[in-house]
Order: sequence, then structure tokens, then C-alpha cells
Amino acid sequence: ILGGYEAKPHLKPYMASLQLDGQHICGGFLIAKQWVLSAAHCTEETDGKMFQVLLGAHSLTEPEPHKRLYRVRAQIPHPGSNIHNNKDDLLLLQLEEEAELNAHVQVLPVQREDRDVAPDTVCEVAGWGTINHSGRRPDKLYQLERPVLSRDVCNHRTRHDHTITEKMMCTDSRRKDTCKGDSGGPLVCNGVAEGVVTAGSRVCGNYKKPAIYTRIAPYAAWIDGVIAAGDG
Ligand SMILES: CC(C)CC(=O)Nc1cccc(-c2cccc(CN)c2)c1
Repeated sequence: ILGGYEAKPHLKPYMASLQLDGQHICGGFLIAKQWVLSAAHCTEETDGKMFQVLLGAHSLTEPEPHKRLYRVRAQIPHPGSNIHNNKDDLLLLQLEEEAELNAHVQVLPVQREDRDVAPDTVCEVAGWGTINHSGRRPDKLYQLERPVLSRDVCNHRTRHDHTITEKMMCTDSRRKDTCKGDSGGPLVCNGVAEGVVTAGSRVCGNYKKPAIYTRIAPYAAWIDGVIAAGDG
């Protein structure tokens, strides 16, 4: 998160850190007791290894009540996701057991109505992604409020040049932006998850490259189908 600030501890009890060998790789968030939603591109550099999911955390390293690392039973990328573009950039992770819900671990409701969030709506995004242009990685969760950018502006030739589909949305990226390691985290508008951070053009803080999110509502049926099948 560039240009943001340290979140109040445990006010985002749905936040997850996807880790490999104890290192934070991507964000994610709890959408059901045994399920975390994140971004498919986060598996690009995992070399087939399974993530572990840290829930209930504010600091990545300090001991905290209710902080717990979960093993993952299954990682299910959306079938349309690929490394060449940002399409269908979603990843469902089934935890090896149901998360224990408490003050620091809670499920975040996701948007199911497929209607664009109005431009200029102020939403919030959080993550343990890099906090400066030197790539400094924070120990604590950071957050940022950002206004939604209309798809027309985001698709302008000088911005993302017509690559933003109706299953994506954008926020302004002038100085304050998402960055490496924030992928997979939720864009929360009025307490509901509307989008999932995607890396897009993998630049940060440049107003010519607005932040891109996979909208969740268009994928509600896919998510429900995977959870129903996975829960057996
Ligand atoms: C395996 C993955 C972690 C590789 C990866 O995603 N790299 C990477 C590098 C630079 C910027 C970003 C990035 C993320 C989220 C939002 C944005 C754009 N605001 C950029 C992402």
C-alpha cells in the first residue's frame, strides 16, 4: 500500500496473508469459515507449492491473540485465469479446517448484485504489500481509502487503453495506490467486498495506471459452486 497508513489493529478481521515458507506473498480475505478468496496471479511464482494462510493478524511477526496459520487443503484458480492478462484473476483457497471465528477472525460479505459501484464512491483497500518505491515491506497491516474511477476514464487510451472489462473496476492511483503484495486483498465499499486487487500493469502510484480490481459479483455463481462442491 503506497501513501496509506497503518490500519487500526484487528478492525479488518477478514484479512488474510498468503505465505510461503513464512514469507508474505499476497493478500486474501475470509469469505466463509473454510474459504479464502485471493488472486490467481499470486500462484505465478509459487513453483507448485501450497500457500499457508495467516488469519487474525495485524503484525506479520509478533505474537498476537487469535493469530493462527492455517494449512490449505485446495487452491482453485478461476479456470479463465492466465498469466498473459488480468482476466478472471481469482483464487479460492480451502483451509484444511474451518477457521475459528472470534473478535480477530471474521467473514467479509461479498457483493452478489452485479451492478457497478458508482464512480467517486470512496472504498478502502488494505494489505501487507510494499509501502514505498524502494519496495519496503511492512510488518503491520496498512490501509488506504480510494475513490472508484469510472470504467470509461480507466479505459482511456492513455490509461489502461480498453483492457478493463465489465468484470473489472478501477480506483485512482495518483500517489496513493496498491502495490506488490497487496494482490488478492479486498476492495471494501460500504462494508461489502466489491473487488479483489489484481496486479494490472504492475506499476504503483502512477496516475496513468489506475489500480485494477476483479469485480466479485460477476463470479458469485462460480464461488458458490466451488464452495458447494468442496464442502461435499
Ligand atoms: C507473484 C506475484 C506476487 C507477482 C506480482 O504480483 N508482482 C508485482 C510486482 C509489482 C507490482 C505489483 C502490483 C500488485 C498489486 C497492484 C499493483 C498496481 N497498483 C501492482 C505486483
